[in-house]
Amino acid sequence: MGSLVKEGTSSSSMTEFLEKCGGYAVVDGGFATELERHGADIKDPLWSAKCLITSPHLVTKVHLDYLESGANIIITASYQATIQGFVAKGLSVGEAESLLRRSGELSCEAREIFYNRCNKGSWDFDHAGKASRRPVLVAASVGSYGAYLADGSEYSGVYGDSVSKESLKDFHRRRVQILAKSGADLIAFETIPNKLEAEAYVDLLEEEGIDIPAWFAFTSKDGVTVPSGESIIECAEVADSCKKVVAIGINCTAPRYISDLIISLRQVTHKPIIVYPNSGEVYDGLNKKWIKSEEESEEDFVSYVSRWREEGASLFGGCCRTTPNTIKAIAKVLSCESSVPSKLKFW
Ligand code: MET
Ligand SMILES: [Zn+2]
Repeated sequence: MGSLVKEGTSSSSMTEFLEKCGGYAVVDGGFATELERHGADIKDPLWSAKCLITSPHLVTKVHLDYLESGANIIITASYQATIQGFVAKGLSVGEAESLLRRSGELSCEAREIFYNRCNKGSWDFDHAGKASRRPVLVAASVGSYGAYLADGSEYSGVYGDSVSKESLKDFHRRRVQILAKSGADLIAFETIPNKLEAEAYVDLLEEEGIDIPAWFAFTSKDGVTVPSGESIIECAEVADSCKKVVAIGINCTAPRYISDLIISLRQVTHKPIIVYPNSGEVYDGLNKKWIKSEEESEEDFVSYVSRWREEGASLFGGCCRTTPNTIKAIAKVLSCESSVPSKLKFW
C-alpha cells in the first residue's frame, strides 16, 4: 500500500493520503528509545542503526507494535545509519549500503506481516460500518549530520566553519539515493537543526532525481528558532520552496513548544504540517541519558493533540521516549474527534 505519487511529486500526493486516512494521519512514536525499552544496548555511535546489525527482529517488533497501536506511517531504523558510520565500525561500503536498504525492507516486511495478520486493527471502519485496509506508508529516516557525529550536535545545530552546504550534500548523497530505492514511500528528514542542512537536502532532492517525496522535520528548543538560532520561519521557507517536500513540521521537541511552532509554519506554507514531539525530557548527549522533565507528562502530551489539529497540523506522532501507548492515545483522541465535524481537518 505504498502509494505516494512518484516523479513530479507535489504536496497533493500527501493530501490524497490524508484524505484516505480520514483527514489526518497517525505517525509512529520513539523508535530508538523503544528499542532500548526492549533491552537493546544502543549506547553506540550508530545508536538505533546498531540493531540493523545485531537485532533486526527487534526492529520488526517495534514497527509491528506501532502498527498495532494505530500508526499510518512507520519510520525506518536508518536515523543514524550512514555509510561513514558503518565503515567506521569496520564494515565494507557494500555491507553498509545493504544495511541501509535493509532498513527500508524491514519496515515494508512489517507492514506486510501486519496486513497478513488480518486482525481487526488493520481495518478501518467508516461511519456506515464499511471496512477498508488501513493505509500505511513507510518513511525512510535520514538523521542530520549532527546525529552521525553522535556528540549531541543535532541539538546545537553548530557544525563549525569547515562544514559547507556542499560537504553536507556529499555526506548525505549516497545514503539518500539508496534509501529512495529501499522500498520506502517517502523520505523523512528528521531533527534538522539548521538552515544549511535543509538547503543541502533540497539540493539533493532536486539534483539527484530522487523519485519519492519527502518531509522535513525541524527541531526547536524554544518554540521560535531551530537549535542554530535561525528562525523556524526561514527554515520552513526553504522546505516550502521544494516541490518534492510534501509535509513540513517539527520532531523531537518538547510538546509545550509545538503550538507556537505550528502557528509560525502556517504563516509560510500551505503544505500539510507534521508534528511528532518527544516526551518533553531532555537528552544529555555527553552521558547519553534522558533527564525527566517536571513540566510534562504523557497525559499532557495527548491532551495537546486536539489543539495542534485546530491550529492546522494533520500528521501526529511521537519522538524520543514516547511509546506505543502514546500512539494509541493519539489515535484514540483523533478518531473520537473525527466523529464530530471539525472546522479544520487538513490543508
Ligand atoms: C533524535 S530523534 C530520533 C528520531 C527517530 N525516528 C527515532 O525515533 O528514533
Ligand atoms: Zn527524537
